[in-house]
Amino acid sequence: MIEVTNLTKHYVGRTAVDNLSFHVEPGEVVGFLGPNGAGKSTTMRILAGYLPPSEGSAKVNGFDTFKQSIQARRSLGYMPENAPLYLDMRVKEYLHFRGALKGLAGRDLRRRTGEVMEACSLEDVRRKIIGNLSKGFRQRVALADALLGRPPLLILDEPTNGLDPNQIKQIRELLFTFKSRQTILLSTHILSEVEACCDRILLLHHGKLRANDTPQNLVKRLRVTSDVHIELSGGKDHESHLSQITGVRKITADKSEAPWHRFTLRVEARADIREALFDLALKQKWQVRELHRELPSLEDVFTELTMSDH
Ligand SMILES: Nc1ncnc2c1ncn2[C@@H]1O[C@H](COP(=O)(O)OP(=O)(O)OP(=O)(O)O)[C@@H](O)[C@H]1O
Repeated sequence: MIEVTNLTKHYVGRTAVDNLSFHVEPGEVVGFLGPNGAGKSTTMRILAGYLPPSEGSAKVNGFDTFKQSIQARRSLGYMPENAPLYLDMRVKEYLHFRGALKGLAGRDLRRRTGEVMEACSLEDVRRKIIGNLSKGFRQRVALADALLGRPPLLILDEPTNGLDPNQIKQIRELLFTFKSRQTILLSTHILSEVEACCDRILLLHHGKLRANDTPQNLVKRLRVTSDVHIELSGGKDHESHLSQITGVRKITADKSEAPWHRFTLRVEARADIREALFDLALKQKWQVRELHRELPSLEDVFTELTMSDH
């Protein structure tokens, strides 16, 4: 559905996308991640036909987004960052107007406008002026616009940007209803959104692809350490006993209420020391009221892959 090959985009004095190659298969929901300025919006704009590449190519549904721009654009619905809308138009009027621009007409245009308003829960506000809507509703109007032409591919650039937690949840639930029906490329800074919705992650840094895998595999492959928390009472010299366990790199004493002691043990990535900890507690006659391991999260993956400058 998307084929990006050696794509490069130079702006004056800056390379925003640097020799980028990736594929998105039909039906996949792919999260496009990266720190600010990584080149996500630039790549999405090239895919949506808004910008020409400097080098390389991008194809959507088999059509080159620059050389066969009209056919490529018919295959996708694009929701740009901070979705620009005509604020003095009413919701239904706007969608009608946009549908006509996308080549819909007559009964089909009316039916499709109704369908996208229903899909995006806009029926109650269909007569409202867009400029008077909350940001969450405006994002839904932009999403409805992207859906109008029944495109097989949706390209969504930070669809939940600037929304409050309830609105984010609503948009996420909406996207979830599109899953399995639609191919989606979604850029976002909200990692829980990616974990909830995406089959695969493309992680961009300085315009280059840093990772291309499922969220689960990325977390598994991560080289960072994990933390084990234990809260215990009784005995003494806890830290020196704990440091004897194989795989423990660092011990931190956390705040706790007497007579309890709380420690965080940083351990090597693949080591699971929980059984050894349990055995130690039995041997030392410690009472234990908490013991749990905290695995690396997608946030740790993001940090590890994007903190360096290379
Ligand atoms: N029209 C432009 N002219 C010059 N430089 C630009 C232009 N658009 C983007 N850039 C620069 O290109 C780089 C990539 O920007 P881009 O907007 O693609 O990143 P992004 O990953 O989408 O970031 P964000 O998460 O902040 O939206 C940035 O350094 C940005 O300043």
